[in-house]
Parts: sequence; C-alpha cells; structure tokens
Amino acid sequence: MAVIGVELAGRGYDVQVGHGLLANAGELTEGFIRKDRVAAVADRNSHRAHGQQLEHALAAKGVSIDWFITQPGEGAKSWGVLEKLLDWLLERGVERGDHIFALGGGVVGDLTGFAAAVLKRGCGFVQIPTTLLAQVDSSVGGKTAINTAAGKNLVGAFHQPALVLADTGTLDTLPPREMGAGYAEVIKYGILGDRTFFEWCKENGAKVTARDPAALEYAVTQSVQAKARIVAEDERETTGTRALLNLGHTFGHALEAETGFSDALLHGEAVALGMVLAARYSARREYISLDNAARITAAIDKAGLRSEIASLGLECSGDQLAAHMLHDKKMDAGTLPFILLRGIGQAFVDKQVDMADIAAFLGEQLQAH
Ligand SMILES: NC(=O)c1ccc[n+]([C@@H]2O[C@H](COP(=O)([O-])OP(=O)(O)OC[C@H]3O[C@@H](n4cnc5c(N)ncnc54)[C@H](O)[C@@H]3O)[C@@H](O)[C@H]2O)c1
Ligand SMILES: O=C(O)C(=O)C[C@@H](O)[C@H](O)[C@H](O)COP(=O)(O)O
Ligand SMILES: [Zn+2]
Repeated sequence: MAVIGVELAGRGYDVQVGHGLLANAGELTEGFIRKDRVAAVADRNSHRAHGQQLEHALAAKGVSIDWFITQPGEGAKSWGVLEKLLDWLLERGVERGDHIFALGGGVVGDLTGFAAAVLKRGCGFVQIPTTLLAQVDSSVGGKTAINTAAGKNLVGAFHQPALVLADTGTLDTLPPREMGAGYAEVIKYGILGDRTFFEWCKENGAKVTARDPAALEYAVTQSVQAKARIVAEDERETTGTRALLNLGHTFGHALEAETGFSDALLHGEAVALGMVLAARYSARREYISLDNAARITAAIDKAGLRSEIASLGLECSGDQLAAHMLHDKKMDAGTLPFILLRGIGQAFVDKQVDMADIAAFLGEQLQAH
C-alpha cells in the first residue's frame, strides 16, 4: 500500500493506493464521518460491483449509506442530474461539515465533487475511484465539473477532496475497454514529463491493462505521484504547470464534442487520439522529430488504443473540429494555448498557435491513411 500526500496549504489530503483497501474503508474514512448515515453517489455499475462492500465496511463502524445512483456514462455530468443530486442532498440535511462519498469513475467523481463544491457554498467529499482513469487522474487534484451543450467541463469548480481511497482491487470488475481508456491517462504522465516512465509504460502497458497486480500498483502510484506534484505546484492552473496535464485534451475534447459525449468515444480514448495529434502537430512545427511522433503513436497502438482519427469515420471538416476548441477553458484573450512537445517527456505550453493551421492539420488527419 502507498500513501501519497497532495501538499496544499490548509487543503492537503492523502491518496491511499492499495489492493483491498475498500474492506478497511470503515477505519480509513472514520475521521470524515460525523453521523450514523452518510450520503454516497455511485452509478449503476460501480454500485452493483462495489456498493455492498462499502456498505459492509462502514456498517462495521455503525454507519449506513443513503445512495444516489446515476445512469452510467457521461450524460450524468449534466445540469439535470446535478439539480436532482443537490435537491436529494438538501432533503437529507447534509451539512457543510459532512463528507459526501463518490464511489465510481471520473463521471461520478466530477459530478459529486461539483455538487459538494456548491452545496451550502462547499461541503466535504471523499473520492473512492473505481476506474483506472479515476484512480490515476480524476480523483486527485480537485477539478470538478459538468458538461454543457457548448462543451466539456464548462461549468465547474476547483474543490479538493478530503481523502482519496484507490483500491486497485475494484478494477477487477472493470471492462477491458475502460482499462484501455484509463491507461491513456497513465502514459500521458510519461509523454508530458517523464521519459523513463514512458519507456516503462511501453514495456509494461499490457501488464497494466491486464491488471497484473504489481504493474498496476506501480502505474497507479507513479501516476498519482506525478499528478500530486503538479497540483501542489499549480493548483488552479494559473502558472502553466498544471496546463501540461491537458496534453491531448484540446484535441480530445473536440473529438468528444463531435461524437456527442457518447460511448462511441470514451474520454481516455479521445485523449489517446489527442496525444497523437499533439505529437504530430509538434512535429509539423518542428519541435520534435517525426520519429518521436511515430514512437508516441506506436506506444498508443501497442496499448490497443486508436491512434488515427480517420478511423473514427467522422463526417466533419478540420474547421468544424477546430471550432469546438474555441470553448476550451485555456482560451485567453482570443488565443488558445496548446500543450505541445519539445521531446518525449518535455511538454510545454505554446501560445503561438494559428487556429487556421490547426484546422488545416486536422483536415489532413481526418483524411489520412
Ligand atoms: N477531474 C479530473 O481531473 C478529470 C481527469 C480525467 C478525466 N475526468 C473526467 O472523467 C470522466 C471519465 O471517467 P471514467 O473513464 O472513469 O468514466 P466513467 O466514470 O464513465 O466510468 C467508466 C465506466 O465504468 C463503469 N464502472 C466504474 N467503475 C466500475 C467498476 N469497478 N467495475 C465495473 N464497471 C465500473 C461505469 O459505470 C462506466 O460505465 C470524464 O468525464 C472526464 O472528463 C476528470
Ligand atoms: O487535472 C487536470 O488539470 C487535468 O487536466 C486532467 C485531465 O485529464 C482531465 O480530463 C481534466 O478534467 C481536463 O481539464 P479541463 O480543464 O480541460 O476540463
Ligand atoms: Zn483527462
């Protein structure tokens, strides 16, 4: 088991990573429960797979759970579900000093975190991530949000959890496709800032997605450490450091918008495609060699993730994809900074990107191969 601290003055917290942690959730969350009932959010799948285990663990401490259960999928990050959740929490008399539990993937975590951020101007929450993506990325760092018609995560807040319990054993029930999507955010840490970890991922990615316990725990621990370091340095994405975690996301979010936030393209799958596009665009600008862009593409392919946007069969132009990007939260005074690469493990923020060139590049990529 590993305990990784997210060092934030007055808002610091631990991320506990280990196989079988959920069985001890009673003891591990004891300091965050003040009553004999706790409000918890899950989606139908995470509730079915792990809800009972959490109930048993808390029952051992005399605590029972009131569940708010959502439909699985990105659709739960919406105004409608948020409103229902907030009304439900208010009916239950949740107070500022209480902690709401989020048992599930990034969708449940982002929704619950945002509800906690705005309920009574801010109450506590505990993240119990049950997808690889949520364990390595979304449960840590306090970005919470819902989507709107205009795009991804456009209404949200920075609101840190009080505790993260990442039980790698909960991933045993996760469908293989979701393991692949989560792996995209694992290898992202290598591509953006750690060449050695990138090389480790290339060699061990198959073990991670096959849930080899040692490889999985190493991947989750390394990822959380990288994220905790970046978040501690730039919690609110103001200096440019945290923006590096957005590698592949400006392209990826545009692809998610174009596919209607549907199961056709999962967030992690969009990020994988987005990282290939960021690498190829970096090569187009001669920041990296074509060989390095090809190495990144090969590592994405090797993980069984799609690397060619042409394979999506989208009926849109490069201009249309580029238009989605204008809603990106990094947009500043009419300029959209892009996270590009100077090498593998060397991401940087480029504020000199011409959107007409991005649209032309995307048009070519949509036709390629
Ligand atoms: N806040 C952040 O920093 C951050 C970071 C990365 C991604 N995100 C967001 O996270 C979301 C994606 O999260 P995700 O990939 O976890 O998707 P998700 O939450 O939709 O979960 C994926 C699928 O797995 C199911 N599931 C969850 N746990 C399970 C388990 N243990 N066993 C069986 N099935 C299980 C869910 O029901 C769902 O069908 C996106 O909305 C993305 O924008 C946020
Ligand atoms: O934590 C961050 O910072 C990230 O950018 C992590 C991303 O993986 C995540 O998808 C995040 O929600 C994207 O941020 P956004 O600000 O572009 O919505
Ligand atoms: Zn992401």
